[in-house]
Parts: sequence; C-alpha cells; structure tokens
Amino acid sequence: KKPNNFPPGPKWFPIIGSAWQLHKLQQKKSLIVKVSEELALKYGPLVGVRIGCTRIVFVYGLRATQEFLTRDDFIGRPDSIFFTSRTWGKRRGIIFVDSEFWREQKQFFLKQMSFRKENIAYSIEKEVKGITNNLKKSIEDGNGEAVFQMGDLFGISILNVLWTLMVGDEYAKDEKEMKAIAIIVKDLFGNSLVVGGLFGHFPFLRYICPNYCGYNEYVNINGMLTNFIKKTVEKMKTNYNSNTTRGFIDSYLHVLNSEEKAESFSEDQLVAIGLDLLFAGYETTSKTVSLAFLFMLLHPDIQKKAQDEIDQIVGRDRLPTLEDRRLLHYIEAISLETTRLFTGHILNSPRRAVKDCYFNGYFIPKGTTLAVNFRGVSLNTESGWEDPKIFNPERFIKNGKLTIPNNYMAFGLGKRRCLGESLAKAHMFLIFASLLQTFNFEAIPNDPPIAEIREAFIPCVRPFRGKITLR
Ligand code: HEM
Repeated sequence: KKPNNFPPGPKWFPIIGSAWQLHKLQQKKSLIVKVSEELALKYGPLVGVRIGCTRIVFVYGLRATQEFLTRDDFIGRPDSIFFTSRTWGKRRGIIFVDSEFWREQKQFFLKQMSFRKENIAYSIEKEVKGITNNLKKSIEDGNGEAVFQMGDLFGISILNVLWTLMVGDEYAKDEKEMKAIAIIVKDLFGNSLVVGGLFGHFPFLRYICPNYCGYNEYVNINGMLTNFIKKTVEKMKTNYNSNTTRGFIDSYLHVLNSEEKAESFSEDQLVAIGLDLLFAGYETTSKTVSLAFLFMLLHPDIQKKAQDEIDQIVGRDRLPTLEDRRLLHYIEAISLETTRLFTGHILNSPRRAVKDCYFNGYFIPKGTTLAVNFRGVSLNTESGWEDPKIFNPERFIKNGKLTIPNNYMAFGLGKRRCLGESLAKAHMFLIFASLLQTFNFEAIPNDPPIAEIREAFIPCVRPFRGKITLR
C-alpha cells in the first residue's frame, strides 16, 4: 500500500505496483531515464513508484538532486538480491554496502589511493606512452595514416591501470587475460539495470524463470570475475612479504594479517572491492574517453584549440605529465564537458533511506530506494546550462581560468561521491593531452561518427572510426 504523503506517481496495483505503467511508458520512450523524465514533467521533482516489492523514488532537477545526494538520510544503498547475489549472498564491496562497514572500507581504500598517488601517476603515464607508441607504429606501417575503431583504442590501457592499482606494477599482466576481463565487464553492464534488475524487484522470479529474468547470466558473469580476482589474490599470497606492498591487494593482506583489524575486513571483502573497481571504473572511463574523441572528430576547431594550448604550455619536445594538469585548462575543460554529457544520460546513485524522513514535503519511509535522473541535472536549461546538449568546453572557462560550477555533478556529491574521480580525471587528462600533442584525429569522409548518445546503464555511442595522422 502506498504510504500517506508518499511522492506522487502512477497508480500502484496489487503485487506488480506500477510496473505495468512503467513498462508501457518504456515501450514508448525506450529507456528508463526518459521514462523517469516524462514522469517528472508530469508529477514533479520526486516521483514515487513501486516495482514488485520495491518502493522507488526518482529524483529530478538541480535543487532536489543536490539535497538528495548530500543528505545523510539517503546515505544507504538498496539491499536486494541483485546486489548480494554477485557476492555470495552477502553485502560486500564498497558500492553496494552502507553503514559503518561502508565507511571503514571506503576510507581505507581512499587512504591507500592517496599513499599510492605516485605509483598511480607512473602507471597512467606508462600506459599512455604505450598507446602513443603503438599508434605511431601503426601510422608508420600505414604510410602516414591509420584508421581505427576509436572505441577499441583505450579500453585495455584503462583496465591495466585499474589492475595495476590492485596488484602493483611488477605483477605480469597477461594481455589475453585482460581482454577476457574487458569482455566480461562489458557483458555485466549489458545485463545490469541500475535500480536492481528484474529479479531484484521480483525475487521469486529466480526460482520460476532464472534464465528469462536475467538471474543465471548475472550470477555467472559475476562468478567469472570474482573467480579471476580470487585466483589472483591466492597467487599473490604465495609470494606475499609483509615488508613489501606491491598494490592494494598487499595493503589489504597486511591488514588481514594484523591483530587489530576491524570486523569489516575479510578476504571475501577484498575480492568484492576488486569486483567493484572493475565494475565502476572500467566502462565509465573508457566510454567517456572514446566520447571525447568522437567530439574531437566532429569539432576540428575545438581539437585545434586544445592542440594550441598544449603547444604553448608543454611544447612538442616532451610528453605532457600529470603535473601539467594545473595549466592545461582547456584540456581539463574538455574532460569536464564530456563527463557532463556522459552522466547526463544515466539514472544513477541508487540510495536507500536509512530512516523515515521528509523530502520536498513528502514522506519517505525508511528502506525506500531512491535514484537520480542525471538528465535533470546535466542536460537541462533549468539546471543552469545554456544549450545543454551542445558540446562546448568553453562553458568551464571563465576569464581564462578553469571554473567548475555548482551544477556540475558528474561524479556525484557528498559522502558517497565517486571514489575513482581523481583517478578517472587524471587518466582522461593524460590520454587527451598526450594524444592531441602527437596526432591529428579526423572523421572518415562518408562515415562520420553519430553524436547521438544512447542511454543505458553506461551510456554509449555507435561504434565509430577515426583517421589518425602524425601532427
Ligand atoms: C568517467 C568516469 C566515472 C564517472 C563519470 C563516475 C561516476 C560515479 C557516480 C555518479 C557515482 C555515484 C555516487 C553516488 O551514489 O552518489 C560513482 C560512484 C562510485 N565510483 Fe565512479 N565514476 C567514474 C569512474 C570511476 C573509477 C575509475 C572508479 C574506480 C577506481 C570508480 C569507483 C566508484 C565507486 C567505488 C563508487 C561508489 C562510491 C560509494 O558508494 O561510496 N568510479 N561514480
């Protein structure tokens, strides 16, 4: 039954709730972000629905989103078998846990990231150098030009950086294995729905039709990834040395081997953190980077402006480094603008109300799931963006200086803000700066990329090719 004063929305029917109306709308609008936007236009910034046994509130618009993301009342994560079936029936990892358990684990991870800042910078620089050299070689072999599927250029290097963060630089990475992981993570996204998958809302479906409702595939894909990470942890344990820290796995093993470790630390939890990093860090970063290059193909003037900035500040005699980030404002603005447009196409930040509370005058009972429709924040004039659908890095430059306005929230806000933000931004920066310093990127005549971003769990564009030449 709908609680009194719950946010307005489509009618709730017994058992299915509003699932039928959402399904009908989805047939019309095709995607859940558009469905939720249409509902917001009809009912307001908070829309209350029920899917199966889950009460869900969609949050839309700048003011409501800012309040939602930063209020401690909404700091929990939904608890359904969608989130537990990936980790042996228990809530594990960082993304889908909450309370003290989440706080301890997130804090530990962030501390390790900050200790390992230099190693991370080194590994990003090494990967970007690798891409640059490979491209140079392909251009040489291709008599001065190379044509590439742009989406395939960066994935493995992004995965390598995430993996190096876990295992360290000395650990030999098997390229075949990395490619296999990339495919598994991609499948995982193809199979995921942000607020919890069909079987998450109707748990009994996994007994009746485990294939149809996506349960079997979801559990299998997660199982492949967790097995891979588990095997790696086992391998690293065989030559573990308490005086050496190769990567995050060793830092975590140090804690597991210490007397005074908190209860939230366990080997399962270590594996689940690895799963979260691949899940949250890989497709997001690689899709954003390829989107930025799509914009470079479509806007040669912006590409030229970025190259001029690099020439002026770094020159051509040395490769850019992360130190240059403070001065390359236009490159940084390209990254901000791309992430704004990217997240503008997702429903994200699934949260759970941790106590009964009021939001925008409506009653939100403890346990309700809430999620943000980022279209309402990033792609809306009412949220303060002029021509929001146009790619325009200049919007982040005021009086020649990089300026990040309050309505930019591509990495979330508050305590549950993205844990990989600095890593993703550093990585994106160095890829743009290094590649634009060395190469020109052009659209293929008669086969230009299509700028339409497809909304999905992770937004994407149609695969596109680019012609690459030396500058
Ligand atoms: C362009 C790249 C990325 C974008 C746009 C992005 C965006 C986001 C957003 C919007 C959230 C949700 C915050 C919330 O619930 O309010 C999030 C959470 C998270 N992200 Fe990212 N992210 C990116 C890259 C990464 C990377 C590289 C990593 C890992 C190294 C990562 C790890 C995480 C984790 C673990 C969380 C959950 C944090 C928590 O629940 O406390 N992300 N990210």
